[in-house]
Amino acid sequence: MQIKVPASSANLGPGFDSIGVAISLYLTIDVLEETDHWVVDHDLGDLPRDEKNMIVASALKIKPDLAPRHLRVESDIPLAHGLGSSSSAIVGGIELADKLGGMHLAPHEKIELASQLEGHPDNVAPTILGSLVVVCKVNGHFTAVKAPVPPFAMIAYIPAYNLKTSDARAVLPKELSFKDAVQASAVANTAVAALFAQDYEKAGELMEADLFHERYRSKLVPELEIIRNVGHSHGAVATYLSGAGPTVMSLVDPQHISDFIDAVREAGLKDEIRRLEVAPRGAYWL
Ligand SMILES: Nc1ncnc2c1ncn2[C@@H]1O[C@H](COP(=O)(O)OP(=O)(O)OP(=O)(O)O)[C@@H](O)[C@H]1O
Ligand SMILES: N[C@@H](CCO)C(=O)O
Repeated sequence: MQIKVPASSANLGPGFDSIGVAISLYLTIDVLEETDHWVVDHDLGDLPRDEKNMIVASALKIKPDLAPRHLRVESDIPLAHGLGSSSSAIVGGIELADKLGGMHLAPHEKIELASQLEGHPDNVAPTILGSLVVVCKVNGHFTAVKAPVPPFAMIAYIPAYNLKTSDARAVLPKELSFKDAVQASAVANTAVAALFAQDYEKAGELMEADLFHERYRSKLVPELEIIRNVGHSHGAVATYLSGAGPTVMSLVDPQHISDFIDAVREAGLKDEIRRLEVAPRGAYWL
């Protein structure tokens, strides 16, 4: 048995903590034989290989009596790079608990549990549902709505340095004034309306007009402004900080991908560039 869990890219500009999109990088968990203690084989550096591994720890938080297994984990999601690796690990754990523990969780229950473990729902909701998702918590419950899939390539510029989510959240202000909060939400609301109307010219402009987080984080990720400027003249409809960064994501018209990537290189940016797509399907079993 195998679980495939997509990565995710959160925020899309002004959708801070409330919009995310599943993308075509995967965490793959092979569920092998029952054992007397949890064993996690992987090639992901220092991550734990026992029940402290985030996948297993997440499963045990929601199903403490789950029988131990041997797991083999592979992942092409870079850690601490704003591509939702922790959310994918948590969702993988929830899938384990759900299937092996016979829980029969509905998607909204998985979102609720995963959001509690992750702290915010914008990565876990698309990782569970697939595609582009807008999500919020009201009266203790999460409501998630899937948006149309934008018809663009997702081009990820992945800087070599790590940026922990906790460090990228530490630079955010503790409070926004009422006036600033109203303006920031107005931008976000109109961006969401444009995404649902599939008016990507307006959506792109508004995705680049975030007032919640990017202006505070851009000093941590100087590549954001450089790539955004390149995108304006080389076929990107929008460029934003993916999750907490440092990955910078651009939505690019498929016919302009090579031109866009060449221009990013000409701007002197030498780190990894991945051509990704929206993953239409959330976590699933094979
Ligand atoms: N496959 C995995 N197995 C176990 N733990 C993992 C796995 N993937 C990620 N993690 C844990 O998640 C941590 C990274 O979480 P962090 O929130 O800093 O970054 P991210 O989820 O990659 O980025 P973002 O939330 O900005 O999209 C890793 O240091 C590790 O502890
Ligand atoms: N919305 C979150 C995503 C990272 O987990 C942030 O930007 O901090």
